Amino acid sequence: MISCRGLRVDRGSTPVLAGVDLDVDDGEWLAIVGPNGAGKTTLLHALAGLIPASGEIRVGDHDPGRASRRLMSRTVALMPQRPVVPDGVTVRDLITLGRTPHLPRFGVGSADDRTVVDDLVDRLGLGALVSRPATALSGGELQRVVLARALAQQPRVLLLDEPTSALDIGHQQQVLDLVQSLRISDGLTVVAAMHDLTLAGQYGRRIVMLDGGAVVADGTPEEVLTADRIADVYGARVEVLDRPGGPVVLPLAGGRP
Ligand SMILES: Nc1ncnc2c1ncn2[C@@H]1O[C@H](COP(=O)(O)OP(=O)(O)OP(=O)(O)O)[C@@H](O)[C@H]1O
Repeated sequence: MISCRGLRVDRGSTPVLAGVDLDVDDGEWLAIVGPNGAGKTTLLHALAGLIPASGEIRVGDHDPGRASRRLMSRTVALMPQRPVVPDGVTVRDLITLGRTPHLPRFGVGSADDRTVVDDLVDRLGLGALVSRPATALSGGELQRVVLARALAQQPRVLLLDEPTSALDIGHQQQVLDLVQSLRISDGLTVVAAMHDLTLAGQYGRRIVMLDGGAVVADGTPEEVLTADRIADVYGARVEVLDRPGGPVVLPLAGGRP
């Protein structure tokens, strides 16, 4: 579903992604991890065709740098790390914006479009919020609304940029379980940048670790999430516990004086 060879993104004279090779199968959940500034958001934006990138990039049947915005929006949906919310729109309006790539040009939404939105409102427990101004939501409420907007696009590929950073532990599981169920039922391909390494390994059965714009590890959670690698790449002290659902990464506090 996704194939990149030598994907490179420069910001000024600095390479932010320096030749990334990546393949993601149809229906796979790939977790992207790596320290701040490693290039995770840049990679997702390049896959969505939002920024210029060089190298060979295919997403679905398209080159994100050349395909039309409308075509890319029917193939790929991005849940951004920092959503921009226009003034004066309700939660329902914001989610409905996700239907735009499916509407006829200059057309209005059909009953089917409303059904898609209603279903997502229901599945994400957003019923009490639909009439609220989207600018008046808490960070976690907005994160769920923005996921609903991305899912309303009914994409083949869902790119998630820190999808649970503002969510409490219950909503983290609700949101990730919903995405998992859509992956299994509809064959959705998921690429999720995540800082929580335990969640990354529980949902992504494959993890790519970036550092300094390059892939430094690619494999199963058990292969990638070792205490030594996390110490090397993140400079973090952790203990990794082997558990049936995937490795659990526990941060260890430094010694007390
Ligand atoms: N528009 C820009 N101009 C210059 N540098 C940029 C720009 N956007 C990103 N960068 C730099 O590119 C590098 C990678 O940024 P990116 O946002 O992809 O990292 P990330 O892995 O998603 O980080 P984080 O975990 O902090 O969200 C960073 O050093 C960042 O400062």
